[in-house]
Amino acid sequence: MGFFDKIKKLNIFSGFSAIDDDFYDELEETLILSDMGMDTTLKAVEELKSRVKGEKIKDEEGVRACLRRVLQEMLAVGDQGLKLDTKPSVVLFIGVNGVGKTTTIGKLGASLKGEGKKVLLCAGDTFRAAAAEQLTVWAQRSGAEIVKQHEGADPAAVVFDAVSAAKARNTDVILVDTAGRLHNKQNLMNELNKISRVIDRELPGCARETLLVLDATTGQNGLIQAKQFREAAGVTGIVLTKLDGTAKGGITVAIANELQIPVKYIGLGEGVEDLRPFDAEAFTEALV
Ligand SMILES: Nc1nc2c(ncn2[C@@H]2O[C@H](COP(=O)(O)OP(=O)(O)OP(=O)(O)O)[C@@H](O)[C@H]2O)c(=O)[nH]1
Repeated sequence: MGFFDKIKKLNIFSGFSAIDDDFYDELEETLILSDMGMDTTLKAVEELKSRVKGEKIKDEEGVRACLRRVLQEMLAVGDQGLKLDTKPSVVLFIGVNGVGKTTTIGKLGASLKGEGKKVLLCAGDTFRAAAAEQLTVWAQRSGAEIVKQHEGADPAAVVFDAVSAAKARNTDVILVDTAGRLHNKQNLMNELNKISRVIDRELPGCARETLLVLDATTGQNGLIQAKQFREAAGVTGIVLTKLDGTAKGGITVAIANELQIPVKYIGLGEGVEDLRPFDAEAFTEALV
């Protein structure tokens, strides 16, 4: 069953009989169960109540449409597309172990290749030898090029190599895998700052995104992680992976509302086709 079918099964309006306190209580409970989190749920339900009253909405369809609008507005916190308008442009990926960074880079690389772009993968996660190997497999699969060094190399040095290669080869987009770990916030900041300095120096004014990859199945823990990352790195967008493994799509709204960072992509499986640009309208249609 696909993610959208799963969240439809949440059946948010199953207990609907009238617009009364019981209805709002049940709605609150369902939204919290969908991983929307307490703060975001209360905010959404308060807003819904006030609009239902103000707009004199009386029927179920009207309430549904109103809730969809409320959630869509909460999801609209910035540019949902990727800014890749310089040649080359750079996308950095950060996130804790196992959330799906490498897989996401592979999928996005393949999709950009499909748009006719020249893509270079940069194996900046030098902490784990297997990370570069895994990225090499994705490069072969997607037809992207790859720049890597030995295990333990300085990630900023790998980025320098990747930028030089991109300039020489007329590359459109560099996708940088990073170790991006949070063992220690200072280490992460130092690593990312060093990478940023290389990019600033070698590619002044280039379009740059920093995407934080989060595993949707970790729910509210993912949100806590995200807050720490947001403090350590200038995150421009979220990729929410493994949504195929959960019906708890409410986490998407919690992330947008609490972090004020747009969800740009969602991961719906392990295959190369399973990365989708996040579509707030389709999402709220399915949820409500
Ligand atoms: N079901 C599902 N699995 C996914 C998705 N994205 C990634 N995975 C799987 O999650 C696992 C971890 O993915 P990786 O890409 O290796 O994660 P990573 O963040 O690069 O991990 P490290 O290299 O250890 O930092 C792999 O088995 C992936 O196939 C997704 O959207 N859905």
